[in-house]
Amino acid sequence: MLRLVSTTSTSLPTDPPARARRTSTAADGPTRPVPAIRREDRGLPVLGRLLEFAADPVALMTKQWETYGSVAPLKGALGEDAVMFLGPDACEEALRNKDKAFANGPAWSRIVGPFFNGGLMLIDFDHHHAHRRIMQEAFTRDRLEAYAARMHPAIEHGLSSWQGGPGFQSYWALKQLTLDIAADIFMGGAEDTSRAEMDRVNKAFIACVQAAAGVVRGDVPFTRWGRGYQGRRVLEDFLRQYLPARRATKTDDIFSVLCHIETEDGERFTDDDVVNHMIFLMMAAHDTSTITTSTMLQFLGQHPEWQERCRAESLALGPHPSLKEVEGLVSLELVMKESLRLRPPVPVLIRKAVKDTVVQGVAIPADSNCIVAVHFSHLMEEYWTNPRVFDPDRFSEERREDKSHRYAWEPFGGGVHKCIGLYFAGAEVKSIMHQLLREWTWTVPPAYVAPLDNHSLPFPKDGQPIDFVRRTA
Ligand code: HEM
Repeated sequence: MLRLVSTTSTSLPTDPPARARRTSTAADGPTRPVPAIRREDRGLPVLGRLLEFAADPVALMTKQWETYGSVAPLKGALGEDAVMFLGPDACEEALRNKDKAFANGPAWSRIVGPFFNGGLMLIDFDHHHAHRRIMQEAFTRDRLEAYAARMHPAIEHGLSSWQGGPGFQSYWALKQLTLDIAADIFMGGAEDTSRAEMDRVNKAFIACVQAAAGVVRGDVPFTRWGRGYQGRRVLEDFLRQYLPARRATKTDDIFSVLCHIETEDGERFTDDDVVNHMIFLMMAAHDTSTITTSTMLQFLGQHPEWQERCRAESLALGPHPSLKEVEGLVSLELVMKESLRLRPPVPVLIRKAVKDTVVQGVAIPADSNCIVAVHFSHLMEEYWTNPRVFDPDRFSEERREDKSHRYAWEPFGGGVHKCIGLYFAGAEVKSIMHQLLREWTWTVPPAYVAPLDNHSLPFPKDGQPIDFVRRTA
């Protein structure tokens, strides 16, 4: 399993292998082929190195770097070959995608299935550019302020049912909380919907997310994919039912906003676009924010001095701070950045090469499956001091270790597909933490290492039990 707190796991090399230091590109000299895969790195028949990745992605990335350097061959499931990009230079080249050689759609749709079709992350080039321009309008400063103001009552309502106690299953509680917040901020509360209907929608949404890990990949009843297809139908019907009302009136939930936004040139989303973007946005926002908040909860439980420092800042504000005030919670900001460094919710990004290209002087042929190993950059000793240690101050103005390389810290990706919701995520995660710090106190044993399930986005399989007590004064 991924050992984030322990310093005993495989150490990272301080010097990249000679191969990785070459940086020639197509423009400045000859290229070399992707290194041949060694016999011992072929992994299991059929599964390749899939199980190794699921057990400990960072250990696998480290081995790849030590053996092959910044562009490493990898045997995936069903005997498929892939190329892994390691280190911020290679990640930067792939994500900046100067010659438009890497596409998202053909890569991500193979992983997440057809359940998020039409989502911003799954479309490419001109199509993506046109939709991103419209979507940008949903994430302006004014809009964010409105979402942020709406979040506090939603969070308060969600937290009102928390019982706490020893061994409190914090991850599952947070997952429910972020779903409830999404029902309000994304859907606008779906006013005519009963709790039972909302639960059905939530289940449909979870079925789509979980379908990614399905083995049988078709609309087959009683399989993950079968449930995913069914879930997508439920979500589409639900959203289409509310579309006329959202088109008719302007409110400050994302659903209504997507119905009304337009660019200066008058470009707008069609009904199909709104449905596709809504389903994808909820997916993009949900697990990522849940994982980030639960990681922060774990680290603050293990580092009481940081918990107190963050609490003091939150107590100095009222229960419903403005977006500007939330952004001014400096210690929480440092803790969030450090949590995203140590456990990025999206540890790898994937791409398909749609034409021949070059990364770090290595020729990448068209059709290659590519893996951008973001998490590895976060743990390299070349860029971070004691990278395995929780040390939020590394992001402070005096140290700014994240500035050691433009792509040393990339939990939100980079290039044209960089997360459009990063400020929204900051507001949501910090607003949840703000209320938790004001109302609760908690501890996590210093030796606790989250047993992560890495089959889709990494989450603690044990529900992350923590001792959670309501504050008295
Ligand atoms: C801590 C929370 C979050 C993390 C770590 C995160 C991470 C990421 C990453 C790594 C990507 C790039 C994917 C790629 O390049 O293939 C991405 C894209 C995206 N994210 Fe986030 N995300 C978070 C929260 C959110 C939220 C709250 C929203 C919406 C409200 C959101 C909406 C999106 C969208 C729409 C894209 C696709 C952008 C595009 O392709 O142009 N994300 N996110």
